[in-house]
Amino acid sequence: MSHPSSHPSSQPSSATPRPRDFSALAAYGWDTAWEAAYDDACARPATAGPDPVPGRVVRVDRGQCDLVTPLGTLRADTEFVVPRDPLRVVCTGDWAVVDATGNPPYVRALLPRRTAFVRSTSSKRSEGQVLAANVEHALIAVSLAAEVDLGRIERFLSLAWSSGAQPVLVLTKADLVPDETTRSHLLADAATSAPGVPVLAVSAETGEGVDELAAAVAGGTTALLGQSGAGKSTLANALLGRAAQTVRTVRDRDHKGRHTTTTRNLLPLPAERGGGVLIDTPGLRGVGLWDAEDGLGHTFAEIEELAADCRFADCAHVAEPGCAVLAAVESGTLPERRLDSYRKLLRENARLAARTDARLRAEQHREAKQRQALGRHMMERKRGPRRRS
Ligand SMILES: Nc1nc2c(ncn2[C@@H]2O[C@H](COP(=O)(O)OP(=O)(O)OP(=O)(O)O)[C@@H](O)[C@H]2O)c(=O)[nH]1
Ligand SMILES: [Zn+2]
Repeated sequence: MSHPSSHPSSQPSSATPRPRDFSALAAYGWDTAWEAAYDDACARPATAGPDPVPGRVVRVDRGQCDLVTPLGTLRADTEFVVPRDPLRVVCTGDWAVVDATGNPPYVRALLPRRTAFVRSTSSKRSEGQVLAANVEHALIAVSLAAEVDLGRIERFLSLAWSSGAQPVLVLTKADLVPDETTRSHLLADAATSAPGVPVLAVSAETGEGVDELAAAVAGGTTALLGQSGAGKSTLANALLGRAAQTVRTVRDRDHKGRHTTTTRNLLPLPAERGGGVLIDTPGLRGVGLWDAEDGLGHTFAEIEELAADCRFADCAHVAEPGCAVLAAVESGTLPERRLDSYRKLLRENARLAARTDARLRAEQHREAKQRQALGRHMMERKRGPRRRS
């Protein structure tokens, strides 16, 4: 009676500890801080259990996700961690504690996020949807093939800043602007609209600027943002050094490249260029309106700085006396376009917030009416039906 494997109680989980080797995760952004967070999570009673492994989410499906783990890629159930709060739903880029012994394996807990791209209908008061987590660099691709829309750049920048990631502005298809003077003007305009942001001109066609871009995003996790046709897939290929994202050019009416997205949304970058991870999810690509209010302060850093010198603390920089912002426009140090764009994005955000508020008020009103109706009903039951007279 000494066959150990035939008796469950003779096989405590601690007798077969999994060798602790997480080196396979280094290419996916694992570091000592994640390791500490992982150990913390494993020690918590709510998430404690036998044989956990850390993993990074490379793709999500309904109720399931694919993770890279020291044991290879696993498909795991996410039901266990799916809470009511949509902001806590598992998303690409998340680090997780995985129970690999389960059949199927399942995600036991998510490690606290460092950054998150959240799509919300408005401010934090309403529900949002997380599109990507733990992104260090937000690569904003803007095509030089068309007229550069600085307002759009500022919008993308605000979204990027509000996620907590550092934006990197990439002017793509630089080969289409061979004229040096034109190009340096475009670069200067973009730089004026992007304080605190590296601005690079890149051509995937000639390879110009690709090494600089690789250096700018090395080591961290990078997400790709930008309009359709901006050259994101092509940039991804250039960074990956292989055709991981298949770009197919098809003839269609507007001659736009059509992409077929690979199943994995999170890919390690070549180690010889400094490594890093690339996140390219369809949801992030087609950014709509998000709550970018937190990001506006960064995007228009020089305006917020000037505003500190306005006479009135609540100065709207419209016609107030002693307005430092208007004075800067007057003297030519602040382009008027910047102030207009700032106002426009502020208004847009305020409208979104108001719409959310209206919806919340309507919900509260409905709930109050339901409570009233219930109260009346209970009262009538106590008193008996009201007599008609
Ligand atoms: N001349 C030139 N063309 C480029 C360059 N990079 C991309 N293109 C072309 O631009 C078109 C769009 O590129 P994509 O990489 O598919 O753009 P995308 O941003 O991924 O587009 P979506 O998948 O729709 O979001 C394709 O026809 C590319 O061949 C470049 O550096 N130079
Ligand atoms: Zn002012």
